Amino acid sequence: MERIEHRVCFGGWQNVYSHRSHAVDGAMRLAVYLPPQADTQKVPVLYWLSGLTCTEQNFITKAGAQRYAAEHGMAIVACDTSPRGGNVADDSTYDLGQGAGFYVDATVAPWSRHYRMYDYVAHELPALIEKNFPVTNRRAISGHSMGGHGALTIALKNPGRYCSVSAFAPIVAPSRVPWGERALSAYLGRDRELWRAYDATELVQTANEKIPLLIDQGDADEFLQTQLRPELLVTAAEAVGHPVRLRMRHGYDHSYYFIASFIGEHIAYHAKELRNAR
Ligand SMILES: N[C@@H](CCC(=O)N[C@@H](CSC=O)C(=O)NCC(=O)O)C(=O)O
Repeated sequence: MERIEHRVCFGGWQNVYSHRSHAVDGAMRLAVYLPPQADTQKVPVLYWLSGLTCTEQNFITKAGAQRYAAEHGMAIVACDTSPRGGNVADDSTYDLGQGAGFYVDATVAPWSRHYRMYDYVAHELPALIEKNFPVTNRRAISGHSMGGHGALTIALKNPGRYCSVSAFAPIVAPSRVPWGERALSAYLGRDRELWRAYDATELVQTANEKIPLLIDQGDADEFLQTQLRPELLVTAAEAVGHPVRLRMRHGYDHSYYFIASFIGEHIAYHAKELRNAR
């Protein structure tokens, strides 16, 4: 891993690395915040997944999460949203290709060559982080929009791997909204049966671990009715007795101003769950 940024932040370190990923078969950038407590002990980790158009920079420069991570003694890992580079397939629109990996393992060419963000986040990243940093194997996962979809699906697909999961304005039913339909048909093909493996509203119906789902959603979010539709997940979860908490936040839109307003509450939630995990 090559360190390309190194800054003191709330008594800890905000670092950015470039590393070669086996999963995506190319270079990836990765932001790692280490709180001051990591100087003397191992700390748990929150994995953050960003949304469409983001890099590893959006969350670390806009959310203000480091202050709370330092308070609670938690590392935060924020990765990029897709493989990148001149040899990596792309599309001219913002919701497909580079910056829009959707946290799936693509099976259809040309995407299948590098777009393996599910494998990267669920497997490669925790192994890499736990080998190279002073962290425990207690993990939490969260994300925004496309990244909220990633956090929910990766937690639901990997029982026991995460102590807690939360999401800001997540895409909860990608099989039923335009952003998701476009990405899943490109990356996985037109057989909708195959999409179920990456759809939180489908996965929750058969999840054998009832990990509680915490969701914050702004009611002035411009994508609420068309792309996000959190009520679909709430209905599906309640039907099978899966714990879900949807908090509607009056007046908030889809931006990082919304995330910055509530990230402290999410980090406190994860810190408590990580502490209580056996
Ligand atoms: N219309 C925008 C769409 C991009 C956008 O809003 N991206 C969001 C995530 S949306 C779902 O995944 C985001 O986080 N943007 C980065 C930021 O710093 O705000 C466009 O055309 O770009």
